[in-house]
Amino acid sequence: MAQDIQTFDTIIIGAGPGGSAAAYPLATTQKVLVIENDLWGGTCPNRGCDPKKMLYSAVEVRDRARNLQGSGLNGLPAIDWPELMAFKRAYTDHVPADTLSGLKAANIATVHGRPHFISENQLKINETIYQADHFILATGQAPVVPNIPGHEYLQTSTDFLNLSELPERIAFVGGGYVAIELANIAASSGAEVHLLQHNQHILRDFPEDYTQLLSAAMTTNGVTFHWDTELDGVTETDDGLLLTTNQKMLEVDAVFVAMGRQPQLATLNLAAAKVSVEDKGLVVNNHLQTTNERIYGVGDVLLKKQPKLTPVASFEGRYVAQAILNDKVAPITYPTIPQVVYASPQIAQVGVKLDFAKEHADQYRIVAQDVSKWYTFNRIKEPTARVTTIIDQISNLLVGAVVYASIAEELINDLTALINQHTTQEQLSQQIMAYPTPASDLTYYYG
Ligand SMILES: Cc1cc2nc3c(=O)[nH]c(=O)nc-3n(C[C@H](O)[C@H](O)[C@H](O)COP(=O)(O)OP(=O)(O)OC[C@H]3O[C@@H](n4cnc5c(N)ncnc54)[C@H](O)[C@@H]3O)c2cc1C
Ligand SMILES: NC(=O)c1ccc[n+]([C@@H]2O[C@H](COP(=O)([O-])OP(=O)(O)OC[C@H]3O[C@@H](n4cnc5c(N)ncnc54)[C@H](O)[C@@H]3O)[C@@H](O)[C@H]2O)c1
Repeated sequence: MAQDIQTFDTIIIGAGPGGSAAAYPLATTQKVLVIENDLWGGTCPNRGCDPKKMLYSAVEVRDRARNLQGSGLNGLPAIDWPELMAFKRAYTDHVPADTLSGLKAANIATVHGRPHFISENQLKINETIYQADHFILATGQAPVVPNIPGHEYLQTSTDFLNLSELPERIAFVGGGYVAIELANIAASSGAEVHLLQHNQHILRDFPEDYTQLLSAAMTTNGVTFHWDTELDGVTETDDGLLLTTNQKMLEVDAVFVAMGRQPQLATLNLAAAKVSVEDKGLVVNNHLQTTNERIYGVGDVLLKKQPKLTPVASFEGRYVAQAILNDKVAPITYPTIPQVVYASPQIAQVGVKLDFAKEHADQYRIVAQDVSKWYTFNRIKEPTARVTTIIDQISNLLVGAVVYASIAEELINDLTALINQHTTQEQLSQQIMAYPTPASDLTYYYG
């Protein structure tokens, strides 16, 4: 029987934000195939950013109401978990089918399956061989699950975002974005929440002054932090799950690990395609080419210093599409990338890091402001709001910021635009912003 061989210009593996962002511009002139082995749309819309923020919608409204108790509001709304989950599912249930029909409508071929390379320009799924001039690896990451006794009881963020009922007692292991955001949602929704962190720092990318403010606020909101605590094992009891740690024992009803994520590359047989891989991800050059120059990588699967976020994956996907269509494209340069932790309140940062600015005081002016009493924050009775901006000493331009406030997500985007557009305080003062809004405060962040 003749071998089934299908030929494309570009084959993309992974239909998340990175792979999809590359597929659409390529398909305007090329024959493109996207291969996905799980849910079309990838992590962000199915089991990441979007479902997380659907659940957070109720949390932020409740936070606002809590802050206004005694200032015109009486009584705190209670979160109804099954209803909130139904609201989330009404969004996520459509994502795979909508993603697939979007790809098909753009004339992009699609295959559901798990490919492995058999040569530098061919891969195989079942009995079919797919070959192309270029490939894009956009396979993202999956949660790390430690191989400890009782690992079968460990759940991940994907399970949490699908819980039909909220367990009464929950433990999260880890102190990164995922553990903090999900612990905050669970506590606001009425669960008894424990967070086990193996050292004494949460959110290691963010300045410690700010993360300590957040852990104090979360403690007030009912989260118990267990510092310097390592999970050694889990056993089932009559009442729940018993967690054995290097500190004390703890009984809960569910335990979710959020100890970081690892690249999904193991099944691709990349050696056959002469692509080098490290444990922490795919090695690429400044054109996002792997060690096989016709095979590119984008998104979370990369070994890179940029944060692993949806808009970064999409930016890289669009860049690689241009690189494939025009081999003279310049090396990738990233704009300033904002990071937001959606907790109660939010922490956000962008640009030059605060610790770096402190170490280079001759280069940067640091404007640290407690803005709790400013009109914008007082109006919503924000208990603590802080904004630190970092100004270049010579140009007087804004180059970095950290925000601790319930509206940090909006403010950080405004500050990011000022940084990227090199806007001076004088230029900003020539603009008229709607008042009173967070944007009408912007000139005051130049100090
Ligand atoms: C709980 C959670 C919350 C998050 N919240 C935010 C947020 O608020 N904001 C933000 O910017 N980012 C957030 N992120 C990160 C964001 O989801 C990722 O940065 C983004 O999805 C990366 O896109 P990607 O295309 O690189 O990878 P992914 O979205 O992971 O897509 C990769 C795709 O490849 C597929 N795949 C993997 N291996 C194979 C294979 N061998 N064959 C075929 N297909 C394969 C996968 O099934 C998946 O569909 C969050 C992540 C998590 C887990
Ligand atoms: N709001 C957002 O933008 C958002 C939200 C969620 C996730 N994300 C993305 O997803 C990525 C993954 O998030 P994450 O929270 O899983 O990872 P993370 O890298 O942010 O945090 C991992 C945490 O686990 C801890 N840890 C590591 N090894 C451990 C061990 N052996 N025992 C106990 N704890 C250990 C670390 O100290 C850290 O606190 C993030 O880095 C980010 O790129 C972004």
